[in-house]
Amino acid sequence: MSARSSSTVISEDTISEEDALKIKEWEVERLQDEIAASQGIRIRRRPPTGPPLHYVGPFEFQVENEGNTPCNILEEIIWYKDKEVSQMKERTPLSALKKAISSAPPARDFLGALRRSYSRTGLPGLIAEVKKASPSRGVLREDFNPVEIAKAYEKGGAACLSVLTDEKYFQGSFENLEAIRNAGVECPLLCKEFVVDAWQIYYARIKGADAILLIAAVLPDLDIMYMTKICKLLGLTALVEVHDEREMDRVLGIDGIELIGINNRDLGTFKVDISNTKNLLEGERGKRIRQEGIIVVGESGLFTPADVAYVQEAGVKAVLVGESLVKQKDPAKGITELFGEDISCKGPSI
Ligand SMILES: O=P(O)(O)OC[C@@H](O)[C@@H](O)c1c[nH]c2ccccc12
Repeated sequence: MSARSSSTVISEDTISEEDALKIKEWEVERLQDEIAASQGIRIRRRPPTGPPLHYVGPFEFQVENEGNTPCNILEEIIWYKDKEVSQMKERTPLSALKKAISSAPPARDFLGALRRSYSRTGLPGLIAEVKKASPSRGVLREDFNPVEIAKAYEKGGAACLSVLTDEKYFQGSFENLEAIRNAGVECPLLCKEFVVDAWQIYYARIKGADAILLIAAVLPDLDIMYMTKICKLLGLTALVEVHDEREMDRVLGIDGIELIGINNRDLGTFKVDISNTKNLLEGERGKRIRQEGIIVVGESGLFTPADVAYVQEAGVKAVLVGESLVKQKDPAKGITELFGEDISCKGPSI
């Protein structure tokens, strides 16, 4: 904390318009943080800047470095993403994206593909993830060819694919998403991003996404509502990800949610526990999900047919799998091993 005394006494009329705007912005940010905190969200969207200099009157106190260190890896990722997106928005404003959207390839039916796969195989529809690295596991595959991996997944019977687009922490890219889309892969594609701004949804659509991830640990209810509406408008499926009871209850309180992912990994601590899927689907919550026809995806930490059977038993109709498949020399065979049977269209159907 630093304190500097100012020789001038700040009165209303010495505050410039620019300062007044900064003060307003700061107040709005604080209000947003308060709303998020009231919903149990611990992740702050950006590092706290402290009050603008002139806010505090004759003695200028500015908080430095207080709370300016991210509380965990998810918060670190979100703060970086916030800066990254601001820069991208400066280069390509939303108005330009809106114009480009009419020439984007039409969106494919992500939910339909999951449902069809489930009824064809009797097993959870597979969303296979094109994932080179992660902050918790490091590089998963050195010889990483996203298009080859995507084609192998499709051949092995994946219903949909998930493509990580975050560069800094997951070594993914939007080029990968575009390349997979342009290589003739027919599975609908999930853009696996850390969405903090609706701008990213338009951008993902232009790059060929059919679905996008929205993380409840990051986004307050109003943002989820607003962003799922934008997704519908653009023909994208929103996969809304939760990790605990509180997030699940918040998301179940929002109208129009069709697809919920239960992440078995805590994005703050990296701890993985597949019984999380079971716990969140028990009792009233599970009943409500069934009544409303919401499809649930079991996400992360699935390695064996027993893991898949366990989350299916808990009530999921889809699974999202990265590590255990991407590490296989032949990811198509990896799918057969993961399910304990050949789920490709050529395989024995039940
Ligand atoms: O590699 P795994 O353990 O099979 O997990 C895949 C996927 O669930 C995981 O990558 C994931 C789930 N939610 C996320 C949010 C952001 C980044 C990554 C993720």
